[in-house]
Amino acid sequence: MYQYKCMNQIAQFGLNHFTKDYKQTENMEEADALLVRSAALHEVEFLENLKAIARAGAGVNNIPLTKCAEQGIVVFNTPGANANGVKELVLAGMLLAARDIIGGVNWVQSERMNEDISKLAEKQKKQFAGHEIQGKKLGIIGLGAIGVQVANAATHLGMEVLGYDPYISVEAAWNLSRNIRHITNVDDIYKECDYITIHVPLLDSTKGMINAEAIEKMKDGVVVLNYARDLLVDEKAMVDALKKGKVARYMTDFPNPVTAGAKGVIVTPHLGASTEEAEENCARMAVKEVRCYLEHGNIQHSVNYPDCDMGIPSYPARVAICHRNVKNMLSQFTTILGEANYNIGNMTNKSRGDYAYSMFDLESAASPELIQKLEAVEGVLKVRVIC
Ligand SMILES: NC(=O)c1ccc[n+]([C@@H]2O[C@H](COP(=O)([O-])OP(=O)(O)OC[C@H]3O[C@@H](n4cnc5c(N)ncnc54)[C@H](O)[C@@H]3O)[C@@H](O)[C@H]2O)c1
Ligand SMILES: O=C(O)CC[C@@H](O)C(=O)O
Repeated sequence: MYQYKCMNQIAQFGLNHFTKDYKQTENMEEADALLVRSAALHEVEFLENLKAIARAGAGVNNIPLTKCAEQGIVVFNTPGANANGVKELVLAGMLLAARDIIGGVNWVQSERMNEDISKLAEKQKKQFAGHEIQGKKLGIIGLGAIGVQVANAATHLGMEVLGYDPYISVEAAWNLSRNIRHITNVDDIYKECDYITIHVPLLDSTKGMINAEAIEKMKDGVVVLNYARDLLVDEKAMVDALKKGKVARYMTDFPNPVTAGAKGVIVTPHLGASTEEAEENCARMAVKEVRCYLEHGNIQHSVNYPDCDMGIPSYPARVAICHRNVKNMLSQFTTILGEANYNIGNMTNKSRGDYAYSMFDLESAASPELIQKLEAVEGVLKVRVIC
């Protein structure tokens, strides 16, 4: 029996993909896996039994990835599973910025008791008028799962789209419409675009990337959209730029004391992934990843360990080892196995940055003594007997 703990509400549709061999627990000590959305896990103490954390979503800045790797806890996310939900909100954001739709709706609400509201509306509506997005230039920073979908959809709305992503994946490049102009210097986006939207992960290298200097390079009256993470933007500089009229609107999905109520800012309460479809997609993918790892030792869509797949176990035993990516680990493991008289039927070793993962299919059951010897190797972080 495996046990999992939900650190946020996770769509039941996804949880239904756990079999009867799984039980939900509230007790951290019992949990083999955690399922999480945006809950911050940086201060959470992870206990010995914990093997996996699945983020039902894309951003993993709420999870201490290195601390998890050091404890042999594999962290997963669900790439692309909520991208369409975010894309639709970004499109809504551009349309809400193009005309003062929210101002107009609020005006109607405030005049709702006025008998002459229809006549008055015809006089007043000019204050809420705006422009069309067709024919405008949209700059997209980050062409991953979301950026690509926004780019392709915007071309269908008649926008001219410029895309910047120095690390674009082959898959994303394949999915990108040929109508997108490929930009290699982000300054060209700042200089040319009427709308700029950012879709990069929050990392040390991206934190504050939209700062006063970047804003200064932008066109007067630009609309900036941030449905990625608030810390990507220096929001004090953004509010200053709104006050000066340099930026026409800042559309963001992240309310905080700087953005909430600031003039020219339209804030949604982190709604990007809050659609039934996105929540279900993310939950289902997260459950699948956890099951695959707990039941077979296979890793798919990890963000702190390498992906690794040896299929469904077909030997009497499978042993999986999370370890540091340092010299000589594999030879130490095979020596221990050989000296203990184990024949290896199949094996794999993959690395990612400072961490690595090895799996061995053995022709006889793994004894507790064998596991102790493997655990004692310097650099080993966790050893699991899968079967
Ligand atoms: N508002 C929401 O509810 C919501 C929902 C999903 C994702 N997000 C946020 O959006 C981010 C992007 O999501 P995604 O699914 O598209 O992720 P993704 O990993 O598919 O794409 C991110 C892209 O950013 C690119 N990138 C990284 N650094 C860059 C840089 N300095 N300049 C330009 N490009 C850079 C990467 O190469 C990658 O292609 C997530 O990390 C998350 O923070 C928010
Ligand atoms: O779970 C959510 O509601 C938000 C998810 C989103 O921020 C993400 O990074 O995928």
